[in-house]
Amino acid sequence: MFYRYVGLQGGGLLRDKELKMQSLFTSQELVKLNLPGADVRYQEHLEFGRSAGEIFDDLVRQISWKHEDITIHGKTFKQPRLTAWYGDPGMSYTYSGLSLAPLAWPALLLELKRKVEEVTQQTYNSALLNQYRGHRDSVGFHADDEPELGRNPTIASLSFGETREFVLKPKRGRPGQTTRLPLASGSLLVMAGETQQNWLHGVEKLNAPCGGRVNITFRNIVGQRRGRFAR
Ligand SMILES: O=C(O)CCC(=O)C(=O)O
Ligand SMILES: [Fe+2]
Repeated sequence: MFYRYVGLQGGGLLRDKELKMQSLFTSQELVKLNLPGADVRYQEHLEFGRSAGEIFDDLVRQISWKHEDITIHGKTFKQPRLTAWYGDPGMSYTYSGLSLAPLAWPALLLELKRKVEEVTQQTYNSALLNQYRGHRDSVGFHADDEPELGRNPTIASLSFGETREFVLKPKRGRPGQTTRLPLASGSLLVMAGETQQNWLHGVEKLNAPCGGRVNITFRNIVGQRRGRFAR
């Protein structure tokens, strides 16, 4: 697989509002972002043989969406989004006091998984799906560093529907390094290497109304958990 490394002049890659000015991401191949201590790659368009809008509609209709409670520091909340967990048998996943047994893969997810496996040259045994119903839905800053993912996991993320900004923030470092990457409908983002050790990511609430978005993160469960993690 061929990867192109992109570094922008001035050392400022996709920092905050600058991002919208960049027209870097018209790419049909994975492009590596210039983030220290991270391996994050982005491809704006994957060819699925049908439109991303059609796939979005199918995902909203066909996935068994749940509005789960999570418990953080002893308090219980509804998650600000809908979720679903799919995977090979036995691939349970636990975070924020929520333990998820996987649903069996439907044809739609197998089709998307095959495509992502082809592009990233890796296989995945599970997927977490998030549906952001509108501008008030979000995911707080977190790292996907649950022990069942193992050290330095590769996580492949597909987005459909409304473009929302994926915000990357260094765990240690200056706020000026915060990077905003709008994830287009039909795009692929891959986080690998030490990304989860050194960076947090999230999708923030917005002030202005927007359409719905579905995100699918394909993952590999490799071990058993030993602790409790909040998100
Ligand atoms: O919606 C996204 O792009 C990110 C979702 C995410 O970070 C997660 O599910 O762990
Ligand atoms: Fe995540």
